[in-house]
Amino acid sequence: MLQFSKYQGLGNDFLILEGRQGQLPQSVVEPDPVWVRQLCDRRFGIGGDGVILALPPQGQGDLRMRIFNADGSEAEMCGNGIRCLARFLADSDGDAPGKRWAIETPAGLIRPELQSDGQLRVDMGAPFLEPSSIPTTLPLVDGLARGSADLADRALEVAAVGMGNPHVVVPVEDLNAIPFDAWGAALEVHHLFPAKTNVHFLQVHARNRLEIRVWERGAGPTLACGTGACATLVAAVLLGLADDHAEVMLPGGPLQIAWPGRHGAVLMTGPAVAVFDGVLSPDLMPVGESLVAEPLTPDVADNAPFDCSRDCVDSCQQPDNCLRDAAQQQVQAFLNSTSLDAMLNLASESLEQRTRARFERDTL
Ligand SMILES: N[C@@H](CCC[C@H](N)C(=O)O)C(=O)O
Repeated sequence: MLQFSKYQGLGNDFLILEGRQGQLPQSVVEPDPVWVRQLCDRRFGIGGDGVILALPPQGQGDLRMRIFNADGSEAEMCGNGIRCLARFLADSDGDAPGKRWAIETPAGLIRPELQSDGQLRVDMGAPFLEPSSIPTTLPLVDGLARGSADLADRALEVAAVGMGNPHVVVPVEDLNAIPFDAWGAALEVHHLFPAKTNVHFLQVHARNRLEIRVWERGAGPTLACGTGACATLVAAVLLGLADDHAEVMLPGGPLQIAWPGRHGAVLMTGPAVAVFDGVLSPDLMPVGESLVAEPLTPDVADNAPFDCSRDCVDSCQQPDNCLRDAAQQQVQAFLNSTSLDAMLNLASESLEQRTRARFERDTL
C-alpha cells in the first residue's frame, strides 16, 4: 500500500510521498512520467500540480526533495512545494515553531522554518542572474538577463531570473487585458529558454505591491508559484520597479518576498495547508516493480535473525520448527477471520492517527 498526503500552498497543490527512511521502491523514487501524469490528473487521478518525494539526504541536508510537475517532468525547485513539504514534516514529526530544516534540492540547500503563526519562512538561496545558469540566451544588461522575445504577433520585453529553476518575467500594464494562455504557452517553450521556462506576467501596483499571473513550465496556469514570486521580485528590483521587499499577489493569495540589500538569499514567507491523506488504489500504483522494501544488504543480512524467506530458499532449514508453516497458518487465520473492509480499516487507522495528531496540535 502506498500512502500519500495532499498539501496546498495558495492553491498550488502537491501529492507528497514519505520516503525519508529509504522505504520507497525504485518505481517511485525514479517515477515514470506517465504515472506522475496519471496521479496529477484531476479527473482520472488524485489531482495536483505536482508530486513531491521526501527522500533520505545524500549530503549535508536533513532530507532530499524531488519535485515532478503534473506533466511528469522534473523541476529543480518549487517554492510552494517546499513550504508544503516542511508543513508535512512538521505534521508527521510533531515539530514546533522555530523548527528549521535543510532540504537538499538540485537548486542547492533550501531552508524552511516553521513560524509561530503556522506560516513557513524559507531561505530560498541567492537568485541566478548569469544567463547560462538560468538558462537563457538573453544578454545580461545591467546585471539582469533581458531583451525582446518574438511571439507570433508581437515582441515582448522580458527579463529572466533563475531560482534553481528558470523564470521569465513580463511587465504589463493590465493583467486582465493580455492573451494570457497564448503568451504563456508560447513563452514556456520559446527558443530563448533552452530548458523551457516558467512565465510570470507582472503588474506593479506599488513599489512594495506586485501582482502576477503564473504560467508554469510543465503545469500550465497555476494559482501560485513561490520560486516565480521570488524571481519576479528580483527582476522588478533590478528593473527599478520595486523595493527589496514586497507583497506579491498571486491568483491563490499573497506571498511576502524579500531580497534584503539586493544581494544574497531571497526570503519567502507564506502558508502551506494539509488537504487530506490517502492510500493509492491498486489502479494508481506504479506499473512494474512491486511495492516491497529493498532487500537487506549482505552485511545486515549476515547478522540478521533467522528468516526462512531468505535462508530456506533452496530447502527448509528447520523442518522440525518450520516458521513458514507457522506463518502461513497465521496469515490464513487472519485472512479467514478478517473482512476486506476490516483490512481497509486497518490501513486507514494509521492515516487517522496522523490526522488526529495534527488536529490535536492545531487546537493546542
Ligand atoms: N510551483 C512551483 C514551481 C514548480 C516547478 C516549475 N513548474 C518548474 O518546472 O520549474 C513553485 O511554487 O515554485
